[in-house]
Amino acid sequence: MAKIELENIAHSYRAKPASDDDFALKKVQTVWEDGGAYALLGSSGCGKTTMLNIISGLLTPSQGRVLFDGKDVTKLPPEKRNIAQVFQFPVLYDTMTVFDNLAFPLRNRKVDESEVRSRVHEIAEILDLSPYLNKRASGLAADAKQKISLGRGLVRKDVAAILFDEPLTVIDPHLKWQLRRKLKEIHHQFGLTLIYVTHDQTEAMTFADKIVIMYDGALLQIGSPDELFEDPAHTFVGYFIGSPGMNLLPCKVDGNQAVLDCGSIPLDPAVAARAGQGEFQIGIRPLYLELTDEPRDGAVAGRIVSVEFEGSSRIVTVESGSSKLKVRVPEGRPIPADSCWVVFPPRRTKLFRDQYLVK
Ligand SMILES: Nc1ncnc2c1ncn2[C@@H]1O[C@H](COP(=O)(O)OP(=O)(O)OP(=O)(O)O)[C@@H](O)[C@H]1O
Repeated sequence: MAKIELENIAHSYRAKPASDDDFALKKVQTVWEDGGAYALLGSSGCGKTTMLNIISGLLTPSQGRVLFDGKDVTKLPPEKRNIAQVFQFPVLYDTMTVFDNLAFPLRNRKVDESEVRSRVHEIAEILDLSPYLNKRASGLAADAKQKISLGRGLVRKDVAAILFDEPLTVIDPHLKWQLRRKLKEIHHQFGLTLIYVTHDQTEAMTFADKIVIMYDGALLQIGSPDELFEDPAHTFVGYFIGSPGMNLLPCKVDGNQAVLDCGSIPLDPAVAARAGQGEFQIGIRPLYLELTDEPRDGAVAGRIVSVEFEGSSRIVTVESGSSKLKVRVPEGRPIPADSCWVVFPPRRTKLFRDQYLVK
């Protein structure tokens, strides 16, 4: 297993990049701890696959160094890096049996045949592939094929990390959770460094200890699901994580108050003191807003425009000034009929300056 460091990595697919916009990946500096389970999350085109391919060696970065346990591997090809990669579509030898597919990476490295046999049986058992070992890979369903791809990575004892690029895309929804659970089990059992690319936040949250949020070629934040929910470092993280995402409203800061176009609300004084200069927004999770039918100090007036049921709570949309606020109201709490007041608890109200959280 390995600790993986990206040292000032940047990548452009253009031969002569002229500006920052020409870079698919912009100055990334990060460490992936040995044995960590990471999800790389971000919308389409933000650079996730580029980053993964730089780690695996499929791509040489335009700038910077890749270090595995302190050793510079930037120029090494994938086969010299002891990395296993599982792609969106299973990469298998269709005409070979499942056994031979699993054995391939070991035989390729001239591992003794008795060791090959014992290792293949061990991995097949873990992945529930034992009944299929003598079958041809071509006849199997997509989830079994994807397990074989994974198994080909796991059979090698020297594998440093396993990289997954949206591996569940071709899997039926009802089988996805089984495979995800299997991945978690394997992570615990083997203590492998796992990096998993997805644009699905539920998948990221159930799989990873740490989620890495990418946006427009930059790495915005690394944190546990809880940290990303409670303290998003950037408005994109606030909006992208959570369903519905964080409410974000432009404001000015005046003393300890955020001045919105629908009224003023109190800020945490310690945060207000660090506001500085720039364009401000406040952000608050739908879960933390409160609705009342009576005016209150520090609350803003609004009008309820819709109520949607979501599990045991309701998502209420409130129009206030030029903004539409989403409020999550737990079961049993009353919802005002039409006009209402929206309360912003200061402890839960985040202030962003030029899109970044004021801490
Ligand atoms: N081989 C390539 N040549 C030129 N540009 C590329 C190439 N591969 C990716 N790009 C561009 O680099 C940027 C990042 O792409 P990348 O595939 O890394 O993003 P992604 O986050 O993995 O996207 P997706 O979720 O859609 O797979 C995009 O603008 C993409 O168009």
